[in-house]
Amino acid sequence: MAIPNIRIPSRQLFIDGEWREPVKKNRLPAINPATEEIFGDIPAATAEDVDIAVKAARRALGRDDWGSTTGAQRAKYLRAIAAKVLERRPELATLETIDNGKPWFEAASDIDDVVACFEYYADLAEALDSKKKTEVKLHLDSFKTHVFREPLGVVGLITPWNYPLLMTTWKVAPALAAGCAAILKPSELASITSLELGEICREVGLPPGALNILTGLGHEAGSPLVSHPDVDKIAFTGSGPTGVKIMTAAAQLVKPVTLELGGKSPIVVFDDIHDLDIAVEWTLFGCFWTNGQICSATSRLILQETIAPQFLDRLLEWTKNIKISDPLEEDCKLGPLISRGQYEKVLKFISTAKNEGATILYGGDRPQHLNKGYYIQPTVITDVDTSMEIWKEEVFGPVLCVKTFKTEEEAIALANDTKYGLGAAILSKDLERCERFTKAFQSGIVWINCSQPCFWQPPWGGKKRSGFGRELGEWSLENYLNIKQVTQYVSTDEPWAFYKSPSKL
Ligand SMILES: NC(=O)c1ccc[n+]([C@@H]2O[C@H](COP(=O)([O-])OP(=O)(O)OC[C@H]3O[C@@H](n4cnc5c(N)ncnc54)[C@H](O)[C@@H]3O)[C@@H](O)[C@H]2O)c1
Ligand SMILES: C[N+](C)(C)CCCC=O
Ligand code: NA
Repeated sequence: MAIPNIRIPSRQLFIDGEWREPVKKNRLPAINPATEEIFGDIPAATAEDVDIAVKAARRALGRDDWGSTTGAQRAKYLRAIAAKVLERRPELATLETIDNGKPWFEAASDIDDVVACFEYYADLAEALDSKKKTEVKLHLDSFKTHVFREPLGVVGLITPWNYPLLMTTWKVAPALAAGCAAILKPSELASITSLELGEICREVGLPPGALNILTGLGHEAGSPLVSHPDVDKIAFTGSGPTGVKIMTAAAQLVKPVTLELGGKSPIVVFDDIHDLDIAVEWTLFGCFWTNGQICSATSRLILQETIAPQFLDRLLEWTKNIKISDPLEEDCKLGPLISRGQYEKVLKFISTAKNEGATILYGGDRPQHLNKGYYIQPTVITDVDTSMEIWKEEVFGPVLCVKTFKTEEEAIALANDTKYGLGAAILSKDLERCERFTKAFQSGIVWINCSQPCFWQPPWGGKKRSGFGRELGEWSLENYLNIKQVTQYVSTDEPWAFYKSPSKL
């Protein structure tokens, strides 16, 4: 498919079903990381806009056109959104590539996931109608108890830049399916496609206030959303330090949060892999896909000593073969990092690893053929010690560090030697061993003989410092529902007889 030439839309904040200029009229530049050029701008919301949006969301919940909808009615909106996203697929993929730097074909595949996700939550919204009220059997006949699953209320959704529209969808689709009214705050580094979702909602006639989209900086737009007293919940995906700030601020109001944070996930490779090339490719994909900016990247390769030399030789051959180019080029496999800040941060991780005694086996610098853009070569680091920063900290760039092991016990200990717990992968022909590792991995996701494939039906999320709560599947719907217990006394002609009845004169 030819990559389309497109017009860059200029939008305002999406509040109460319409485009509104921010109260303070500020805008932020949108930067293309492949060229370092400003290609557009986005509105910068502040606390004043947050307050207007929260009021619009609360009104939506009180109005019949949103607050009294059935799941089946909401499903129609979700399917209409999916259809419009699909209609605009090539254009949205191009916008995402220009804004984020990921290869165009990855962006297009993310848009396919966005469509599938809206459709999937449309199905779950419909199914919710029959599960809205369920009876809980009691041991007494004099009472009847029902459990109602109702929308949680006004929810704040704060998302990162690495999968801009997809991370937005992972939150918006279930929140709307559940019947909540939402305020989305996408990352200031890649907000363009999330703003287009506003236009799509307007076109499909989503009731005003059901979804509001506030772009802007974290401390100016995100922070007031978290501490707003009329926001019932915050669902956050982003870095650990921001997660801590959000949890701390939300705690002041006893506001529930779900946190999808970072990781330093292991990939354990045994010498009994099915095929050397297949195992090498999964190892590369696990770390270098999406320009290495994946929360679940399996960025610690834990390799059985017996195959280490031949595995690493082959891995380098494959790595040299990765095409690094402008992400709009059709066969690009590695584009630039998101920003100058991220580029400098990743180079610093590499130089610290070198200073701490590790070996840069491949890469470690910007590719020589690209003198503009935030590009870094795919990098492989060996002679790594478990005390080194490169072993312990999330890089969020195309950097793979390698450690070898002799025994299964040693491999498990190395895999779990991290404060994070998002993903973990094992490559081995021995399925009983894979089973043992599945149990032993301290993570929310396990991949066997692969790394990274993600579908919308199973749950997604981590443990330890990778956060808590689950997105995707039915689990995500639960994030946006209030469980209400309703207990009725049915033996109304029988006194309760707890107090002594006063005599009737
Ligand atoms: N676990 C997952 O599913 C998952 C998915 C994607 C990204 N991530 C993680 O996200 C990180 C990269 O994303 P990022 O750089 O956009 O993260 P970030 O924490 O810098 O920003 C995430 C979002 O939080 C907002 N924000 C920043 N400060 C805030 C504050 N004080 N209050 C409220 N909101 C605030 C930002 O504007 C942005 O919208 C990585 O650590 C990565 O692992 C995790
Ligand atoms: C599963 N995906 C598509 C890699 C998205 C993961 C979100 C974290 O970066
Ligand atoms: Na950008």
